[in-house]
Amino acid sequence: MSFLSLNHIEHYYFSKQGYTKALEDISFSVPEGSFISLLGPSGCGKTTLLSIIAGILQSTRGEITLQEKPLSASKSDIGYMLQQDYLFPWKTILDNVTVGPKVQKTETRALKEKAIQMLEDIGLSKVIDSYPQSLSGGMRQRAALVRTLITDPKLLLLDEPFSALDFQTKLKLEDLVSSLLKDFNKTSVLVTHDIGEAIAMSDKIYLMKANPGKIHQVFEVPIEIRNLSPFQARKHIKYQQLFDRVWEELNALESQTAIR
Ligand SMILES: Nc1ncnc2c1ncn2[C@@H]1O[C@H](COP(=O)(O)OP(=O)(O)OP(=O)(O)O)[C@@H](O)[C@H]1O
Repeated sequence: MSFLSLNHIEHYYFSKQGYTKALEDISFSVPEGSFISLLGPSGCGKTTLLSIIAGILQSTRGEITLQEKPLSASKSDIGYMLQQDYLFPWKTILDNVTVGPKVQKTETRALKEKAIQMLEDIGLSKVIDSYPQSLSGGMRQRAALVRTLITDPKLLLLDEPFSALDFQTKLKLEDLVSSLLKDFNKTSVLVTHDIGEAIAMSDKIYLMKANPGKIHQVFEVPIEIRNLSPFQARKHIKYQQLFDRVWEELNALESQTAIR
């Protein structure tokens, strides 16, 4: 059974000046518990596609199913991790991570205890009652991750969640996120500009091309890399080989985009 399924997704943006065909005939399936990345040159439609999967944008054509049901029936099963953490500055870290259940009036004592446990597990025990502005960028993103996972979403959408962090923090967070998602058997879709990150974290990479946005090539990440943490994966010879292949393809696509 396919967990997430995209069937012939097509999307147009209309304006007074005319229209842009942003996506053309995108179809793929994501098995439960797997991690895929969308990679591609600027303007190839990564954000548009992620917004459609998130249910924020309605595609012009095609359909998406989550566990065989139309996506519209499953919006609450989707969690997000974005480049900006969107933590509320006036709320403590604990209140920030439980804000979703609180708003939905589903917060229980057990859920609060789970939040505290998760914050402790992720190394934030000392800042549970602190406010976001006293935390580093990496700590804030860890809190944002707990906020995302606390509601136990079936599908996680990650939109460049590490791109605003310094390189060392980014590597540490990649490891942490990857191990947590594996532990919880989450299904995830990552949008990234970073080839290394895509290889180190994914089972499969969908390389997109622009004008109109479509899937250009699919790269399977070798099993030897998938069994390693992202940090360890980066040292593997197969990582370097795949990096070179993806780099060449992406470079070719970017020069095509630049010529237009
Ligand atoms: N609101 C909009 N109205 C009109 N055209 C849009 C809109 N949003 C995106 N587009 C166009 O749709 C195409 C895909 O854009 P999208 O932002 O999805 O690409 P992207 O791959 O996420 O780009 P980037 O990597 O630069 O963020 C581009 O040609 C873009 O100009």
